[in-house]
Amino acid sequence: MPDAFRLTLAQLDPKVGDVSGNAERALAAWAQGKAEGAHFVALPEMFLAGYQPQDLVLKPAFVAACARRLEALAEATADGPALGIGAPLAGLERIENAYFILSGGRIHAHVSKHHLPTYGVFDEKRLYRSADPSGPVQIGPARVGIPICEDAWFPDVAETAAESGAEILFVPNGSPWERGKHDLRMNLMVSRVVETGLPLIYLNRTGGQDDQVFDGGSFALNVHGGLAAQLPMFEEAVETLTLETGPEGWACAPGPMAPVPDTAELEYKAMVVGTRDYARKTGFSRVLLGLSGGIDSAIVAAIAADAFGPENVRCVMLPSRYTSEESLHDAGEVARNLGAPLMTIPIGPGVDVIGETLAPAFEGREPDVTEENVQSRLRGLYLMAMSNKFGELLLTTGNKSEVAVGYATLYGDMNGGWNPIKDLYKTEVFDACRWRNANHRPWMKAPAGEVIPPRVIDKPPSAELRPDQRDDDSLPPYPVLDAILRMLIEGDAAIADIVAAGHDRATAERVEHLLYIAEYKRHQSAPGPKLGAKAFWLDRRYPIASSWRDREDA
Ligand SMILES: Nc1ncnc2c1ncn2[C@@H]1O[C@H](COP(=O)(O)OP(=O)(O)OC[C@H]2O[C@@H]([n+]3cccc(C(=O)O)c3)[C@H](O)[C@@H]2O)[C@@H](O)[C@H]1O
Ligand SMILES: Nc1ncnc2c1ncn2[C@@H]1O[C@H](COP(=O)(O)OP(=O)(O)OP(=O)(O)O)[C@@H](O)[C@H]1O
Ligand SMILES: NC(=O)CC[C@H](N)C(=O)O
Repeated sequence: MPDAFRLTLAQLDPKVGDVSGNAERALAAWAQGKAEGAHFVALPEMFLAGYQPQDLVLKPAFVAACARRLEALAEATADGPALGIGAPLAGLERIENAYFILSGGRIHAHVSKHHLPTYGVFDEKRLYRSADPSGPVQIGPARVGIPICEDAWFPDVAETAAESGAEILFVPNGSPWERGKHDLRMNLMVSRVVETGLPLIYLNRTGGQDDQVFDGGSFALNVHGGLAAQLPMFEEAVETLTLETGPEGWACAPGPMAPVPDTAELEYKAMVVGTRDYARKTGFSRVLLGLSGGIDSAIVAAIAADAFGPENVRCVMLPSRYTSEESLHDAGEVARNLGAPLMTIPIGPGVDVIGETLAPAFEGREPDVTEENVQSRLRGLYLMAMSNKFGELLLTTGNKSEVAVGYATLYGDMNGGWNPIKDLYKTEVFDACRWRNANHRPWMKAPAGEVIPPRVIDKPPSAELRPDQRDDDSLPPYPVLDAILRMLIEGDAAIADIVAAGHDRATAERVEHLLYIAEYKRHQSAPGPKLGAKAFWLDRRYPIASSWRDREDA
């Protein structure tokens, strides 16, 4: 009879700061693992604190609360499998990002992270001390090497564990999703397996935390890189895997094989999960938005209806004298298709009163963008009044192209607590609408079918703040704008590179200017889910007052 090592993977969603709640979730997973005969029940990186805790771990009271809970968890799990859980470890001078193995009523062992990610959304060198790579920990019948997340992105920590006798690699993670991330992780983990000749179990958390959306997607790899188990993407799961000894050491028996959807589906799900969890974790179960009949508010309404159920999404049409019949009709159709309630609040009377009130002050001045912005601001005011009165979270609807160039009114349509499409370029908004119209999944709470009418997708985008206004009066056509923005933002390209790619120099320089000048707006903008490698906020940190422009004479 070969030896067996039973490992329960708790792919769960912790809440940052909810130390007692996270401990309860860990205990419930441990009880399930115990009932399933596990030797080891494992939770992800920093699960007890919630990930990322950011500067919370610099508060001694928070770290002490984690330590107390850890002791209590050790006592509560004395009689059964070992429990693995990530938590901060108070050191002599600096804390460590640690992973604890609780067994027999005490802290049996811990390992601390060596490679501290300090790029993109991560800032771990600012928070933690880097520990030396550790040897394996004996857990039940197996010696387990434990590289923590970033530690498994380089060969050295896994190599140290293997050289000092590890038989299995177990990698607890707090790895946020972005496009292409699943393949990237899989390739890196296969490299660790090939280098060490050991099987590897990868465990990641799920759920949204501010701008970051964690996809879970945990998996098991056998030696030679064969996939033995795949847990679902963006869903919680608690699964017990069995490893058995054989001629090549431990091997994971075939486990669950959840499908890994394509990028279009993962992207839409990240927006739904990020929106749902941001609201839930900040105390909202209902949301509202201004529904204009345009494409941006339509996709936001669909995401919200899929996240909260259409009955919990208040859509508000706020027509002005420039609002077309078509927009009124299209807004109605979107709300009807989704099954969401729609109300109408005309802004005309308020705009007139504001105009009359400001008339003496503005005497001798021609109407300009000021009057356009008053309309957007009045909508923002009415929507925030609704949010206050009904306790509904206001969703703001600016796509990444608009957020990039500041094509939105401060304290107007920028009002709102969360922006589901903040990291989706306008050209990607079209794709997301078409994808949602053609696809439906059980996790979507709104109806299937063509919820966004083709006319909403096909008409030329307009802010309708003056007669016959079109976005491309003020901005380059979106395919051109997005191509230049992608080169500037995701590609960090020089103007010369953009020109070499075939774009007009003056247009490239103007877009670059708009991007830099809009930094002040982004600093006052709502958060939204990160979908790509360079989401605005933590991935890209630029000065507000800055004169840099990429010119030949700079
Ligand atoms: N560096 C800085 N730091 C802090 N504050 C700064 C600032 N520079 C200007 N400001 C302030 O910001 C003000 C200008 O910003 P803001 O009032 O927003 O106005 P502004 O950016 O001039 O105009 C808004 C633009 O967005 C367009 N828009 C509006 C609404 C919806 C849509 C859409 O299609 O979705 C498009 C609209 O057509 C117009 O082109 C200044 O008057 C000043 O008060
Ligand atoms: N008539 C309106 N009724 C309700 N909300 C509106 C109205 N006009 C604008 N808004 C709100 O302000 C946001 C900015 O809309 P605007 O029409 O100015 O530009 P947009 O970026 O093209 O958005 P959309 O594609 O949703 O129209 C809208 O997404 C919507 O939330
Ligand atoms: N928690 C971490 O160490 C995260 C960094 C890691 N490279 C990831 O994104 O997967």
